[in-house]
Amino acid sequence: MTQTPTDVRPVPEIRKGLAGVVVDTTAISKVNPETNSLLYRGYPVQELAAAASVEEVTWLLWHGELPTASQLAHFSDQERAGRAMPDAIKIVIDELPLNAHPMDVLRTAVSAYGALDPTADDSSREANLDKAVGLFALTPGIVAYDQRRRRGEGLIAPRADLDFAANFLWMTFGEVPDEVVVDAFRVSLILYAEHSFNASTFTARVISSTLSDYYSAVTGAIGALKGPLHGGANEAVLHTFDEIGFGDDAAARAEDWLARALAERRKIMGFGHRVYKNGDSRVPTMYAALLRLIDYYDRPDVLELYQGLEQAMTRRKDIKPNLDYPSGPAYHLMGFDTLTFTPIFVAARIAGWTAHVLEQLESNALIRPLSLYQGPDERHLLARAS
Ligand SMILES: CC(=O)SCCNC(=O)CCNC(=O)[C@H](O)C(C)(C)COP(=O)(O)OP(=O)(O)OC[C@H]1O[C@@H](n2cnc3c(N)ncnc32)[C@H](O)[C@@H]1OP(=O)(O)O
Ligand SMILES: O=C([O-])CC(=O)C(=O)O
Repeated sequence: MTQTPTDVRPVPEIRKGLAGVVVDTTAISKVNPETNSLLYRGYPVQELAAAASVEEVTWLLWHGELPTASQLAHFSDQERAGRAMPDAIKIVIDELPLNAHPMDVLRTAVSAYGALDPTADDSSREANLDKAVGLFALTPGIVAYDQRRRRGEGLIAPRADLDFAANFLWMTFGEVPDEVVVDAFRVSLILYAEHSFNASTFTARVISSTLSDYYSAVTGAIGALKGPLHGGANEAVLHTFDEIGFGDDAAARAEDWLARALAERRKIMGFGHRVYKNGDSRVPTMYAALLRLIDYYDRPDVLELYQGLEQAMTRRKDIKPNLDYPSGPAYHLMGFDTLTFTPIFVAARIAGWTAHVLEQLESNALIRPLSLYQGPDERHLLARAS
């Protein structure tokens, strides 16, 4: 057989999963695995988690600077005005079965909300920011209502006297918990808000790169976040804890459970990370918040299980926890259903997704990589006939 010029071309290097591939620049966040640090627009995330509100961090991610007092007041007014659930969205949610996964409900509600927006296809920066404020304001209500309806409870109206984090809890539980709980929740939302070119953010950027609309980008990102290798891991951590079981001797049972799970070649949810190989920069801050919750709810058994599995994982695989590991039990202690954990992640990550959609559109290039064909050689239908 004669060799065509293509046969002698060097085989291109393939990086499965785009691991280690730098595809673009960003000014939104810097994930630094060498120093185990994470900066949002230059600010260490730990400093923001200690002193900023979710609204301030969201503004920072979208605009590049922290808001002035009047910018924050204006943004908060807009956000508080957009919290109530439109009737049309409630009707869509009510049509969905109670056993639909909350991520599917949220994805459907966001898509429906986009279809109801007559300006959906206006992708100017101003229009996209307006849409982002609307979705950021509405999402907690969708997440809260979906959990409530599964519990046989009704929709709760938002409270304009509460900030984003406290109102989220109010709309979910019909009461505002003590400050220690609200604060742990606020910390988790800030830590979840942004993480550079992770799979869901990259999905949003791919969709935006075709000049599709903002809601399509967020709807696609929700789909990407659902998977247990990404955001779905916070839910999966609680499934693991339930399999092991809370209560006495949790550490010993965690050790046995891990030995079996690894023998079955299972991935242990809440451990490992594509970028951080020596620990997730956000875990110490979320772990500290979890410790405060464990103390507040008087649940030392949760700590024993948490530490038992982490220590066993260190001994056997030397793989460190990611943010989903402390967040899962934190949301469990707060009283959220396990299935609600990943939708909470969505409510926080809308901040980051939006910032990336805006950045992508500022200097857009269609995202379209190549592949190396390995299917059959060229063949022809005529060969079948003869
Ligand atoms: C907020 C977030 O989205 S953070 C991520 C949340 N996801 C999870 O917690 C799911 C569990 N973790 C994982 O599946 C992985 O660590 C990922 C997907 C996060 C990262 O994966 P990658 O960067 O592709 O790492 P990769 O899969 O190559 O792992 C390297 C080795 O460590 C092992 N490993 C990595 N994470 C885990 C884990 N959680 N449990 C068991 N083994 C693991 C892999 O099996 C692989 O071993 P091998 O070389 O013997 O095959
Ligand atoms: O960065 C990633 O690959 C996953 C992610 O979104 C995060 O850790 O917050």
